[in-house]
Amino acid sequence: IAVLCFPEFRLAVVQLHVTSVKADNLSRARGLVKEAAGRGSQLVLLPECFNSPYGTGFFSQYAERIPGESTQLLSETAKENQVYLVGGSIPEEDGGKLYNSCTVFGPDGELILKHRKIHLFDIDVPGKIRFQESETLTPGDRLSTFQTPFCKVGVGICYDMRFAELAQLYSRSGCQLLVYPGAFNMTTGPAHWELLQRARALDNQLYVATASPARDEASSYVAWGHSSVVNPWGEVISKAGPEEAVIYADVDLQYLADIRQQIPVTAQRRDDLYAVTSLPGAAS
Ligand SMILES: O=C(O)CCC(=O)C(=O)O
Repeated sequence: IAVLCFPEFRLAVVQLHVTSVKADNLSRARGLVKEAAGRGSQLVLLPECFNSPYGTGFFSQYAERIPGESTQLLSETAKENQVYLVGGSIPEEDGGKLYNSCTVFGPDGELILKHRKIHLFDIDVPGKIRFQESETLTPGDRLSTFQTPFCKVGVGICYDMRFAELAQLYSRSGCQLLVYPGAFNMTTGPAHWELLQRARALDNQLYVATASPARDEASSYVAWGHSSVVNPWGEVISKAGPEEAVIYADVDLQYLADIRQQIPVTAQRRDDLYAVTSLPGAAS
């Protein structure tokens, strides 16, 4: 029996310019995914809150059930272009509660995963930024991974990236790529956005990809932009500026295996001294 092996595949990140017009966000997302697929991408990533402006005042107005208008479009777009589509996130309404939810569709258009952001973005940096997602959102309670013919992928949304344990659990479950749709801001963006991605990639010796909305100085929440892909050596191999763009990276799983062999921290971990474990009910 021939064993199919895909040591390399192309990833695209769509840094969409998100506006207050949902239909416009959806149609431009569709067009940019098509562009990415046309350039050979097999997995495409959209930003956090790609169908709605980001802000607690917008979530209920733009929220949808899943399935709904936006996820129907994602399903069709994945199928039309024969790609794995990580649909950024949308405000989801379910049972009277709101979630920040990422859906993933396969090349056949089937929904293969829904990740509800598990760490809500509640911070207060005096004089800079106060944001309380928990004023309107409910956190998810499950870890989220999915399989592709290329590799296993772990999913987090934005603030989820600050939690090293989540990335470590994904890595230990066999993920070789972590994707984080995110919308950092003009305070934490320059300080932490790239550092966190490189940290998660280096800690776990895997690829990390992030997708931000493009920066819009006129919006109430100004996203940092700079969607990126980082390799298992901790290097940024692809990075957008602040404006709308599609960026590309070739994920090389042989390179990942080489790094893990050269610096074998995984095998050197002292499991007899410490452990990071998920608890019953948390697994995807
Ligand atoms: O962690 C941060 O600094 C930003 C997080 C964020 O914007 C989010 O979770 O949506």
